[in-house]
Amino acid sequence: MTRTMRPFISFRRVQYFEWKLGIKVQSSSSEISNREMASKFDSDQDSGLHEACGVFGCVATGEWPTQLDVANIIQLGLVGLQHRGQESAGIVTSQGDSKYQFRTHKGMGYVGQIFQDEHIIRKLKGNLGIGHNRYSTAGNSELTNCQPFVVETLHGLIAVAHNGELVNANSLKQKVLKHGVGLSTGSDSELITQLLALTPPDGEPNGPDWPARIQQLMKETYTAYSLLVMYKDTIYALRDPYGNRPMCLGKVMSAGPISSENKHNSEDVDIEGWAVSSESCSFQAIGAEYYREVLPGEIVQLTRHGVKSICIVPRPTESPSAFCIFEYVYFARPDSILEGQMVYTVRQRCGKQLALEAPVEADIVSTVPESATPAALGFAQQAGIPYVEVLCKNRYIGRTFIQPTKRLRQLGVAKKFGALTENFKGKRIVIVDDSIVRGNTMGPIVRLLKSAGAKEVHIRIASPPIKHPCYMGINIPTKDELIANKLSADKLAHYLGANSVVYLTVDGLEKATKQGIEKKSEKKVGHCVACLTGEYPVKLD
Ligand SMILES: O=P(O)(O)OC[C@H]1O[C@H](OP(=O)(O)OP(=O)(O)O)[C@H](O)[C@@H]1O
Ligand SMILES: NC(=O)CC[C@H](N)C(=O)O
Ligand code: SF4
Ligand SMILES: [Mg+2]
Repeated sequence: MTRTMRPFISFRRVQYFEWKLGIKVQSSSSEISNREMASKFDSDQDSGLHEACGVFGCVATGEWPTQLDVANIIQLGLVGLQHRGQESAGIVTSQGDSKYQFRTHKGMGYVGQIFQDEHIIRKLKGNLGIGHNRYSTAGNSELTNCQPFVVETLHGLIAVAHNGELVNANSLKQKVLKHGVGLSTGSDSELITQLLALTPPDGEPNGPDWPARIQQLMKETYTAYSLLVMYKDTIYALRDPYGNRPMCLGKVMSAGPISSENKHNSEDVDIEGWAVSSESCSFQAIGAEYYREVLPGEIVQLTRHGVKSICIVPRPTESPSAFCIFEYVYFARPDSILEGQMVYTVRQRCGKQLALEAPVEADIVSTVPESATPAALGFAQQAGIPYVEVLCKNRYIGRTFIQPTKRLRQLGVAKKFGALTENFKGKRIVIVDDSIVRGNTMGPIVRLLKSAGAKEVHIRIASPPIKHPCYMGINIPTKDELIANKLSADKLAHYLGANSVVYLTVDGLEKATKQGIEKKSEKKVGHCVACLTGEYPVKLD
């Protein structure tokens, strides 16, 4: 995916915005201004939605010190999750011995850049650890807000890695401040860390009860978070009761020869460690096998003895779970398994459903590379129209901070794409994209295809119009910047110079998503579709 090619942008984006307006923004106003500034800048030249952070943890099993290269595994795991956040990354490891010291390295940029020196990984040597890739939603994109957060509690250090955004951050912030705890960043992840560090009102006569503290946190804030908490020799992995953000477990397998005899004796015999990740795609890169998903509201404990489910914290009412449907549409890597099904397959089904809902007479079906390709293939299969590539994507294009010249702006050139002219000249094209956000991508593409000889261009979007902001950890532009709030599908077709535009319906998307879910008959399995319908899974702060 070319999303992995994005440069880390937000901090520079803020600087750019300051420069553009000739102002200096105080970093103390960061929590609110970060999102606003980001969207202001984004509206100029950005496209798509922004990802949601990635967390990754690993514990070596058996006797410690381990031979397993835990720090390396976490680094590779984070590389596998790079598409979820490219602003900064960090790893915290521990030997898990009686000293319980943490080793930390964090930095701005891509995982590969931050951990490129071998001595950094050597310094991080440990038996367990957690890591994080960040795309900021609360708090500036700067080193102080990089995760994992580490704080000293009454009982020693804890490290926390967070994917999501707390819907009731303001009231939680008041609670922490009332306890006399000072916050040093605008990050809601620091807030979580400080809430966990608070000693419960009734005290803890037998030492810290971390599962109880986590359960308390989950009752105070229902969404949105998938969290890793490391304390001493243990990692706690949990998803919020609505299961808004993903998380799954993997077995780190032995690299040595696997004797079939051993395999029969015990299924755990070849396991060298346990891993936990935002997405299963990162398991393949570290020699781990997908084990299972962490359930909504579940707290899982990972130690050298294995994984153990501690409890499942229920949702407040009988409300269904609210896993982010856009993980299927765009965020997750297509080879990841979510709710028991491969993301690629769901995208294909969305394309098929779209072909049923919005058929059109055409000669070829094609994709806007890369995320839309499975949906385009699905559309082509269902419609019985050949799938042909019409665009070549420049995989090295990043966002430029230099405005194009007036001439180039007026031409509206499709900077990211080149036309595979011989594949489509004189033909009627159905061009499938997974989503339209600001509409910046599609306009230049239609112009490019038409000017290169396409007879007709019909746009089909494998998700419904995005009309509302997200408060659960995704940077969606303001309502004004979402093209679906400005133009109906027909007007959009006219504006883009296309022959037609049709979006997938919300029902169609939900149908395509639910079809492959294990236990799909269970009423409680639901999805967040708030950015499409405006109906949020919980009351917002
Ligand atoms: O309407 P817009 O605001 O222009 O955004 C929509 C586009 O952004 C995303 O693609 P992206 O450029 O992130 O690349 P990818 O498809 O290769 O992941 C998405 O897949 C759409 O193509
Ligand atoms: N995208 C995310 O999940 C961000 C996590 C957290 N809210 C932060 O800004 O650091
Ligand atoms: S509002 Fe949209 S992007 Fe945000 S969690 Fe819900 S489905 Fe996902
Ligand atoms: Mg795209």
